[in-house]
Amino acid sequence: MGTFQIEGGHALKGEIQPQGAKNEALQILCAVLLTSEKVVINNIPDILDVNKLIHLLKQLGVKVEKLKKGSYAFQANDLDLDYMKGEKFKEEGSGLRGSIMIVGPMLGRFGHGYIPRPGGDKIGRRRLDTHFEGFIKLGADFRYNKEERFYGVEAPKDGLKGTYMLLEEASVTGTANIVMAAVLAKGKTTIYNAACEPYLQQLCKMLNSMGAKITGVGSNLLEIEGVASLGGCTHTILPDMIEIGSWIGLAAMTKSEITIKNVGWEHLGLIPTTFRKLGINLEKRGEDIYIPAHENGYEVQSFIDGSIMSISDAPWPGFTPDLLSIMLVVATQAKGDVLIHQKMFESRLFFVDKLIDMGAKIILCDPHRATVIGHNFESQLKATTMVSPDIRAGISLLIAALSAKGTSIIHNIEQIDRGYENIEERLQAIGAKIKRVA
Ligand SMILES: CC(=O)N[C@H]1[C@@H](OP(=O)(O)OP(=O)(O)OC[C@H]2O[C@@H](n3ccc(=O)[nH]c3=O)[C@H](O)[C@@H]2O)O[C@H](CO)[C@@H](O)[C@@H]1O
Ligand SMILES: C=C(OP(=O)(O)O)C(=O)O
Repeated sequence: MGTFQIEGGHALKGEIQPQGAKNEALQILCAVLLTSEKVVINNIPDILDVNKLIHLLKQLGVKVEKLKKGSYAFQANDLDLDYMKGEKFKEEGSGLRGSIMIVGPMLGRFGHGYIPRPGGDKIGRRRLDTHFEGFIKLGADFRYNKEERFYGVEAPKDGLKGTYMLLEEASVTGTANIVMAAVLAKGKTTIYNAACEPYLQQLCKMLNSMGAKITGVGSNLLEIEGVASLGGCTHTILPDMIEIGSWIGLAAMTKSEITIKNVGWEHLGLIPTTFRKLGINLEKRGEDIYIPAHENGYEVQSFIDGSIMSISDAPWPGFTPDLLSIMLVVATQAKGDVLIHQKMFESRLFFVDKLIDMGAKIILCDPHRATVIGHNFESQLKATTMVSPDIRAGISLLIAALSAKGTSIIHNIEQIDRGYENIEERLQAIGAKIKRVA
């Protein structure tokens, strides 16, 4: 179990470059399985989950060549299809959530695929029904091994057939999986209530550049005209909007002047607006976000009718659930009160007990809702020892520790390493006193 030691209470200053988006990378990497031709991907983040997925692709027989930092060439022209049925795939695949998106392209291209027991954050129930219902609609036969929680899908002899489907949930990985199967199905597939995060827009853009015929990209109604095969392409991953949001929160809470470089404003959706609701001042400077030092703190806005501010998640283009833990920690020092409502996940707010230990005023109303009574910097959080339960709680605790008085310890930082590249060095470069001690 890795550990960070953090000496808090220091303002940071400087520029930070966001890494490539984790959740986009996980989809894009799986899409290389759809063609026997070479695919070049740029801006791949060097993080635990992505490296585990690249390892899985290699085990499957994909040729992987590093071109330079963040750029790789992949070629899936000689795959070991039996690997997917073996023990190793079950074991290694269950180390991350992203491995569940191997099945869609394999089903589309080879007619069968398997899903290991999915990993990723333990943040509540994370059903896969949408994925399977989509595959079944395309004509696949679904098998589930209950003891081993191992799932398999098989296309009929004459291949998958395009159809109309209305998804029960706008599942992010579910939509990606179904799209990757449908691009090689016969005929037209219509997916309504499709997820439409920038991750998916990027996936569809990449697939179209490989020869797929997808329209409706960016909306919740995708139309896919199946093609017989796909070719190679070059794709560049967008900056990670969740990392960008994390750095905005970090800047505000530590009263730091930070510029986040090349953020890709047009893909940030409601993220800047939602931070502004907490009173955080951020400026668009070209493609950068400039956050001035909030010497006088930040004041929560109220709704037009004067009622208490609430921040909740919703499927895109709503506010992403992956930034709610960060909003919550930032709210602990705001002037004013905020209700944080995590609608999607049922176990993502439990980390607030650590913040309460540090002196934050939070009432956990139920597993989905927490009311935060802001300190307005009149009382600093106190350092403590904590364990990171999931990736976004982990980064939130790290932000809390950097703002707190004294030296904090955070254990289980592998959770943070899942999604944040080389975090201690990048934070040290802007003045943070953070050390990896185990
Ligand atoms: C690897 C990856 O890309 N992971 C992301 C992906 O996970 P993932 O694709 O696993 O998440 P899903 O979109 O399937 O669903 C997330 C949760 O939200 C619920 N749900 C989903 C859609 C909906 O319309 N209503 C609803 O309540 C689901 O029941 C589930 O509990 O999307 C999540 C939701 O943005 C993010 O937190 C994860 O970071
Ligand atoms: C929940 C997340 O990741 P994963 O789906 O990989 O567990 C996240 O990135 O916030």
